[in-house]
This record gives sequence, C-alpha cells and structure tokens, in this order.
Amino acid sequence: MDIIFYHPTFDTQYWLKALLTALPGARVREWKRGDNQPADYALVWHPPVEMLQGRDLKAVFALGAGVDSILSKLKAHPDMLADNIPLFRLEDTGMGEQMQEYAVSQVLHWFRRFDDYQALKQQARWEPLTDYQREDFTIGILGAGVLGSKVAEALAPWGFPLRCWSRTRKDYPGITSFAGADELSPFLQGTRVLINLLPNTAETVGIINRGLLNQLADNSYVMNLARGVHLVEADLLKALESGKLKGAMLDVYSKEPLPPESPLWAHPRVAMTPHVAAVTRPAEAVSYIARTITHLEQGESVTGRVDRQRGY
Ligand SMILES: NC(=O)C1=CN([C@@H]2O[C@H](COP(=O)(O)OP(=O)(O)OC[C@H]3O[C@@H](n4cnc5c(N)ncnc54)[C@H](OP(=O)(O)O)[C@@H]3O)[C@@H](O)[C@H]2O)C=CC1
Ligand SMILES: O=C(O)C(=O)CO
Repeated sequence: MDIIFYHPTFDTQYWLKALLTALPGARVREWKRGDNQPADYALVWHPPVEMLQGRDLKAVFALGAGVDSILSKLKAHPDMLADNIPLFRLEDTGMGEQMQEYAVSQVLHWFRRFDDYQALKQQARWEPLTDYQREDFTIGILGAGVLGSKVAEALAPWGFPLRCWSRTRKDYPGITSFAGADELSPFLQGTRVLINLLPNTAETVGIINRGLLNQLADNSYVMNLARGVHLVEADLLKALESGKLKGAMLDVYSKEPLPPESPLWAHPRVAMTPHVAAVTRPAEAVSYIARTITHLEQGESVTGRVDRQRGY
C-alpha cells in the first residue's frame, strides 16, 4: 500500500514515521511537485491540485475537521478528485477536548463577569456587581456534530440551560434540540451565549449576521469557533455598539491572518485567539487514519466520510 502525504506546515518527518509505525508494511512518502508515481491513499491539507488530479486513489484524508478548503478547491478544479474517490476528515481526534476547554472557560469567564471586572480594574474601581443567574444564561450551540456535541457534553454539568441547532434532530440528554431552517429563530430567541460550531457550506456562510444577532437575548455573547466566513464582522461590531451584544470571543476570521487594520483588534469587548481553538493532534490523527485505512482495506464500514454534495 502506498500513501502520499502533504501538509504545508506540519512536521512531515514526524507524520511519515508515525504512519509507518501504525501501518507496518505500508510505503509512505512526502508528496513533492512532479511526483506522479502511483498511490493508494493521500493525506492532505491545502493540497496542490496536481497532487490529486488524475490519481486513482482508494481514499483521500483531510488532516483536519473542516473540509471547506478542499471542497472549494474542488469546485474550482472539478477534475482534481474523481467523484467516486471518498474524502474523509478527522472526527474529533483530540479536537473535542480542546473545544471543550475553550468553550467552558469562556462561558464561565462571562458568567462570572470577569470581562466587567477587567474593565473596572482598568479604571481602578472597586465595585461588586450583581451575579448572573444560570437560568438567564441559556447557551445555544450552532452545529451539533462531533465537536458541537462534545462542547454541549462539557457544559452540561455546569447547569446552564442548553440547546443546539443542527440539520437533523438530536436526542442528547439535557439538551433541547432545534432542527432545520424553520427552527433557527426559536433556537435564537432566549439564547444568551451563542457558540458556533457549524461547517462552512453554502447554507451556513454569513449565517451570523444582523438578522440573527437581533434575535438573541439582550446583552448576549458570541463565540465563533468554526470559520470566519460564518460571521459578518461588520454586523458583529454594530451589535456590540448597539448594546445587543455584550461581548465576543473569536478564534476565526473572514481573513486569516487578521489584517492589522481590522477594527476587531482594538475593540475592548472582543477577545481573540489566532485560529487555535482546536488543532490537529498528530498522534491521535495518525491512529484514527491508520484505523480507518485498515477497516477500508478489510472492507469494513467506517465513519468520517464527507458528503461532497452536502458540503461537510
Ligand atoms: N477553530 C478551530 O480551530 C477549528 C474549527 N473547526 C470547525 O468546526 C466545524 C465543525 O466540526 P465538526 O463538529 O467535526 O463537524 P460535524 O460535521 O461533525 O458537525 C457539523 C454540525 O453542523 C450541522 N449543520 C451543518 N449544516 C447545517 C445547516 N445548514 N443547518 C443546521 N445545521 C447544520 C450538522 O447537522 P447534522 O448533525 O444534522 O448533520 C452537524 O450537527 C468544522 O467544519 C470546522 O470548520 C474544526 C476544528 C478546529
Ligand atoms: O481542523 C480544522 O478544521 C481546523 O480548523 C484546524 O485548525
């Protein structure tokens, strides 16, 4: 079995070695321009079109959870990957735990009003504030898949009212499920903390816009952990100015790296991280990919296949 690997920034040597250890007998190589030798599997992130074009692969694995960059490249170059070649993505592989840490710590930060106390500290003001009540702190998670459900699971023990929105209805204990476009408005009404974990698709791009933000509870919070294109940044800034939104925590941006002139940098009520909410953990990812390849080779069923029509 031949495996080709391409990632613009990862430590390729680590991956090649780990894949060889996990799949003894496989031949694993870094793909470099001009390499047209046969391969069975390709492991990729932001792949050059020529890496995949014309290849008769058994499967392609994206080295992340989101496949929007691969699918958008495929849209521009439809012959990059034949329709019958399955595309897989990483399911969790350690990203769930990172998203849990991120979301829980930020929700508690807002709930305990540390943002307000930080602002008071800047003015050297000693001022105990009224506590927020859990029942006024409904958390709504956009996207209830692998990562959204993990975040919900981590928030559940804290006792906040929890709800999620997805395409199909969920039956997660203690979490109210809203499904489909018709139930987006009821999901938003009363939501105080909105956490985005949707994939980037034609249906979800720009979804966090003025119309959506206006439906949230007053003094609400937005946490964007998915993709920058989900959020209309100008609408977020206006909602912060109008008082509709109290604060935002952003990990992803319409343009990355975020340009120095973006007004988000200086906004006192916008907290930011540089697209690090959950990163690919190599050891977990290698063992997940090796397990999936082994199952595929044995003709067994696997999960993680991307539905290219659906876009995630
Ligand atoms: N910031 C970061 O560091 C990282 C960001 N991400 C982002 O997180 C995203 C989510 O990852 P993951 O949880 O693994 O993905 P999943 O595919 O497991 O979950 C996606 C969820 O979104 C729902 N959904 C998709 N389209 C719609 C729609 N039109 N209307 C309503 N719900 C919809 C799905 O509904 P249903 O369940 O019904 O199919 C599903 O619940 C990734 O696509 C990626 O962009 C991922 C990793 C790191
Ligand atoms: O895996 C993904 O989709 C990511 O965004 C990694 O940062």
